[in-house]
Amino acid sequence: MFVSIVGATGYGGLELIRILNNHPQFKIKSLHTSSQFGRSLHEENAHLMHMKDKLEKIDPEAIAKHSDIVFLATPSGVSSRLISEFSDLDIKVIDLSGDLRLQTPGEYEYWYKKPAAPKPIIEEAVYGLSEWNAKAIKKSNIVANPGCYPTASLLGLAPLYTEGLAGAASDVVIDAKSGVSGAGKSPSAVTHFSEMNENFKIYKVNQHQHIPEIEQQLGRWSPGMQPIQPITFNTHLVPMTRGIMATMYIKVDRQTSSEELVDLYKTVYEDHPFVRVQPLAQFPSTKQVYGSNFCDVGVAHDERTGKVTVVSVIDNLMKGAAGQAIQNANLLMGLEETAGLWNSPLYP
Ligand SMILES: NC(=O)C1=CN([C@@H]2O[C@H](COP(=O)(O)OP(=O)(O)OC[C@H]3O[C@@H](n4cnc5c(N)ncnc54)[C@H](OP(=O)(O)O)[C@@H]3O)[C@@H](O)[C@H]2O)C=CC1
Ligand SMILES: CC(=O)N[C@@H](CCC(=O)OP(=O)(O)O)C(=O)O
Repeated sequence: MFVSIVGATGYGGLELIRILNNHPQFKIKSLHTSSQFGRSLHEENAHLMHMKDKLEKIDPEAIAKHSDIVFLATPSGVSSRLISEFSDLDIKVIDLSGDLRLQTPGEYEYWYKKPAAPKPIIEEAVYGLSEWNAKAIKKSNIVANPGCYPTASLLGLAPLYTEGLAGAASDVVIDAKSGVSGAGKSPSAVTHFSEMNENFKIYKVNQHQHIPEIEQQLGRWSPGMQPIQPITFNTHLVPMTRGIMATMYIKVDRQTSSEELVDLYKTVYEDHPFVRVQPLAQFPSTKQVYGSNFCDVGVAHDERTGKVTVVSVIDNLMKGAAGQAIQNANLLMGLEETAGLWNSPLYP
């Protein structure tokens, strides 16, 4: 099966290439750029010196003729324009940006400050949280790959909602931290070395574009699919390259215990190999998932406050972007969900 990547020169695109180079079924057919066509991929990417591929222009018709799947690893605002050109063609699309995730165009325009994609395409796109939406993903033509922070947060919170411990009225606080590769390849005043090194920054306070994405999915899990009470969600930059940790606090609707919660999480995720639930009183760190598609989750109940603490970690470029995109591609094409992704994390 053949695949193409638009935005192949960015961090998400390069991570797709890394996975695809070891995938048993998918072969890279073409790599596309908006600014570097004709150049070789390795010219600016010495780690791919062994690859001979040339970067090509973005020509949706040509891509659809030779590939089964196209990954759009492009910034938000780009996919919303490109998607119309691909949607009438015979090719499956997996979009890594936020452009197709929010079901209400007005909400996208409010949070992303850009024009939304056409409504029929947004309605057709399936939210690609692989563990929770596999049935719909398998039948879809367009997958909206979840954001990095929503992936960590939602996989951590899901069992509380689906098992009835939390619902539309629950008060949720998510304190999230990310490595700098989450901001993409372009250098900026916020992310360059002397700003980031030995520093810890909060950013987009109460304004992060992932707030509506998390609320939308929690609403789908709450009884009667009611809109949920607004969440508190804040993000921090940490001086490391990869990794996200979401630490979440939620008051649950009934008496429980840490033992019960760990058992419940283990049961919910027992058939989902990429979600690993920590034993009682153990909590994950980002390094234990580095370079892998795992999401590791620890959970505890605080008897004093009645609140549950959930800690969820992922590699933002893997489970938070390219890894989950390949997991969704596997589902789309009827392959083993883990194909090409069953590598252990890089350690130490
Ligand atoms: N980094 C992360 O951890 C995560 C990223 N995402 C999302 O994935 C997408 C890609 O992110 P990331 O790889 O980090 O970003 P980068 O900035 O590293 O790369 C984006 C790529 O898009 C291409 N591009 C830029 N403008 C255009 C355009 N007008 N038309 C076509 N292509 C264009 C660029 O390549 P060129 O100039 O060669 O065309 C660039 O290499 C984004 O939407 C991001 O929000 C989602 C989850 C996690
Ligand atoms: C560290 C960092 O800057 N991270 C980015 C996440 C980018 C991303 O994943 O954006 P979309 O999901 O909206 O495509 C941010 O917080 O905006």
